[in-house]
Amino acid sequence: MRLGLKADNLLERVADWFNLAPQPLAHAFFGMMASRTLMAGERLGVFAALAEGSATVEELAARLKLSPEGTRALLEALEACDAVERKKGRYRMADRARRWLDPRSPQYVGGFLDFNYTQWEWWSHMEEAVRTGESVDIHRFAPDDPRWRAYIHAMHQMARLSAPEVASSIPLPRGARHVLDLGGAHGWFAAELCRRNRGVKATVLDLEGSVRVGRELIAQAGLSHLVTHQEGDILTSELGGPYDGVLLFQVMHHLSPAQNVALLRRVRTALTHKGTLAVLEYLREDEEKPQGAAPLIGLHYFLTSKAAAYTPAEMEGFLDDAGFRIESTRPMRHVPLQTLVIARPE
Ligand SMILES: C[S@@+](CC[C@H](N)C(=O)[O-])C[C@H]1O[C@@H](n2cnc3c(N)ncnc32)[C@H](O)[C@@H]1O
Repeated sequence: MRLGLKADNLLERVADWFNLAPQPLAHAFFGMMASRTLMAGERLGVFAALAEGSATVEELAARLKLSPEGTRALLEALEACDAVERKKGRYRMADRARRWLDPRSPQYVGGFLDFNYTQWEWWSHMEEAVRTGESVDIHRFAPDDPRWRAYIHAMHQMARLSAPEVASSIPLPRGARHVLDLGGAHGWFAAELCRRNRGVKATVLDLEGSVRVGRELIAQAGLSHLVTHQEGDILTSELGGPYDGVLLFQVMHHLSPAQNVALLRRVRTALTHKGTLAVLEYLREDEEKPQGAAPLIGLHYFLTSKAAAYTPAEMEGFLDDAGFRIESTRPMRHVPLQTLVIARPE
């Protein structure tokens, strides 16, 4: 997937062709404005209000206790971002945006937009991180830091989108009973796997700040009989076992290559000999030919964990060093750039 400006007409296409428009400025300026406009739409309650019905600028401003001038400017900007539409002076949520921005939708991702305020602050440390090589280290926050809640709710909303596709692509061995979800946070993937495989229960092992929120989400969904949360550092805690399956979803990009191999070796000894290891990761393209937006995600991982988005070859190397054989590698449709790797002990 690529970032960029979309030309509206022939003149703009020609300008783009001949490199007449300053693309770096467009990325920096419009990228920032689109991001913050959508965040404001979420945080100020515009999406939640419009999900219930259309409104004029004045009605919406009065309802949300906002200034009419600011509300008008924000709504026009949200229209430019394809989030809202205007008809005869009334604003409504755009049809295509409704499934993502209506809080009642099962695909609602407004929590992720809100989490962007936290990520915005992290990104303000980018230059310092690149200069010093030190990351923000988001997993070292105290367990009661409110950023954990924003983070894990956002991950949960993303997981809801892809969990059915991911869980249906994981082949557990016959008679499987117990799965370990390392860094499983909200436990949503593990819960979906248990729901699809009768008799299977899961343990999520994660840091305390994450577990506090994850345990709450699983209890609210009435799934505590399937998924149990346990506090611990996956790099140092006893993993227990033997397990029929281990999930390692969006965790390897927070770890260095050496940490990944060491963890995978311990996972191998915690799995039964026919056990399934499932890894879900943003895998970037070959390092020599970086394409699309994946390197931006790599930079995000460097900023937040001093780690990286790994290539398929690097992933294969980690698994091979730890004694795993890759059985399948499959891109997931519901979240761009995510790949599910299924591996078994050699
Ligand atoms: C990006 S989230 C992924 C959550 C979930 N697996 C998913 O795919 O939606 C990374 C998770 O790994 C956890 N994590 C990172 N480092 C960890 C460590 N050393 N020990 C335990 N959990 C860790 C974080 O707390 C967080 O819950």
